[in-house]
Formats: sequence, structure tokens, C-alpha cells
Amino acid sequence: MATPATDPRLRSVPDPVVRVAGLRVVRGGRAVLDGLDLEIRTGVTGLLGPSGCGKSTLLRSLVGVQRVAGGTVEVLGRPAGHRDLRARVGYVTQAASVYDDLTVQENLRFFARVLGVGADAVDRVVAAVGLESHRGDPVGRLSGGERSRASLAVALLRAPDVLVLDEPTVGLDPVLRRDLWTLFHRLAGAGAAVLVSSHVMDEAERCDRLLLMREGRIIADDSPAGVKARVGASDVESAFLALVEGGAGESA
Ligand SMILES: Nc1ncnc2c1ncn2[C@@H]1O[C@H](COP(=O)(O)OP(=O)(O)OP(=O)(O)O)[C@@H](O)[C@H]1O
Repeated sequence: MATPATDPRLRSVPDPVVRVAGLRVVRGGRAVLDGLDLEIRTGVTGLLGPSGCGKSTLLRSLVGVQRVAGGTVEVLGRPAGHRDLRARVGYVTQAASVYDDLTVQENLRFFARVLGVGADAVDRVVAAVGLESHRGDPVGRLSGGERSRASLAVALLRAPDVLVLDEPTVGLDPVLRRDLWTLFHRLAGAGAAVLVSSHVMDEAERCDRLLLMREGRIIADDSPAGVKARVGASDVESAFLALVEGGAGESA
């Protein structure tokens, strides 16, 4: 039976889901984020920007693992990292978070026990990430893309309301990338806010909403169509370049 723990549609998700105000983060003696303001709603939001612009730092701030120097980060109406958010926020980093010597199924059963989730969730998430045929394989023998999908499966065990994914499609072939984006939209369709970072601009078209970031600042916050229309560009990459070259510095 669906319960609030297994079905996000049965939970109340505030709108906006995430509110960031005046966020300042200093890393290595440098302000990586300096007074960032943004809001994130349900649906699939893409956080795009060049390598080193601060995407991972922002995602870390949202899940409460980044030391912040100022400002506020509120997720589902609670301060980021609040204990009430543990079951409601899923986070997948670029580093695989699964044990190499355990099979996919053993990993998921282990994490399901640790997280207090029923064993039926294991079947659900294995199917969601398309790893049915690798269920019995040790994770150490999977390809890079399969390993990242195994990590994603762990994050889906608790059917999070907010799913934060740091470059989840790196190293994946076009078919797997397409399948993962389909999955993100399915999760968003079930009421979740899915935030996906990428530095691959062609993924932008797949998002409901885009946050374009450059040097720690949000230079556009709009739909893909809106971003393109702002500068009369035919694709998001050209729009990004036009916004950067036009000196855009304020979020929309
Ligand atoms: N542990 C750290 N100590 C000091 N500086 C750091 C640390 N981690 C990141 N930085 C710096 O913070 C800035 C932003 O890094 P961040 O990882 O947030 O960028 P990113 O946009 O996610 O990049 P990428 O797309 O390459 O993952 C970079 O200039 C980076 O050098």
C-alpha cells in the first residue's frame, strides 16, 4: 500500500521547494558563492554552468554538507541539513556511494535496512534505474554508468521529495542519458523536485527550468524557451554565451 514514506504524492511539498537567500560560501580562501538568491520548484531544474563555477558547492549547500559563511538555505520549509529532511532529500554525488564487493541487490538490501525501508523498495528502485539484469553482479564489475545508476537507486529508496543529482549523466551513452532523463521526469511527475547539475548544455533542453550559473552567480533563471528568447538564440549554449558576453549578472 502506498504510504507517505513510499509515495511523494501523498506528502505535502511546499512551493517553492527550495529558497536560497544571500548565500555566501568561501572555499580555499575565495568566495565561491557570494550572495546567491534563488528558488526551486517541483519539476526538473537544470543547474548549468562551466566547470568550477560553483554548481557542486551550491548542491552541497542545499543538502546541508557545505559550511556556509552567510545567508539562508531552506529546503521544504526547514534549514538545509535539518534532521527532518534526511528521509525527504536524496543526494547523489559524482563519487559512487555503493560497495564494490557487494552485488547491486546486496547493496540495496543493506541500504534499505539502514534506512528503515521495506524490502519491496529494492525491486522498485532496481526497475527504476534499469539494473534488473545486473541485480546479482558485484558493483565493482559494473561499468561507470551502471555504478552511477546503482548509487542513484540508493537515493531513490526513500522516494525523496527533493532529489539533488550532481552531474548524474557524466560518462553515460546517449541511450542511458535519455533513459535517465525520462526517469527524472517520471519522479518530477510524481511530485518531486529534481535538481540536476550538468556542464553539458545540450541537456538543458530536457529541463522544465534552467538555472544558468557563472562564477558563482545565477545569470538566468527561466524555462529553456525563455532563456533562448531573452537573447534570440536558437539553442541554450548560444544563449548562455550571449548572456555571458552581454555581461548579464542578474537573475531573471
Ligand atoms: N575542497 C575545496 N577547497 C578549496 N576550494 C575548493 C574545494 N572544492 C572546490 N573548490 C573551489 O570552488 C570552486 C567551485 O567548485 P565546484 O566544485 O562547486 O564547481 P563546479 O561548478 O561543480 O565544477 P565541476 O563542473 O567541474 O564539477 C572552484 O573554483 C574550486 O576550485
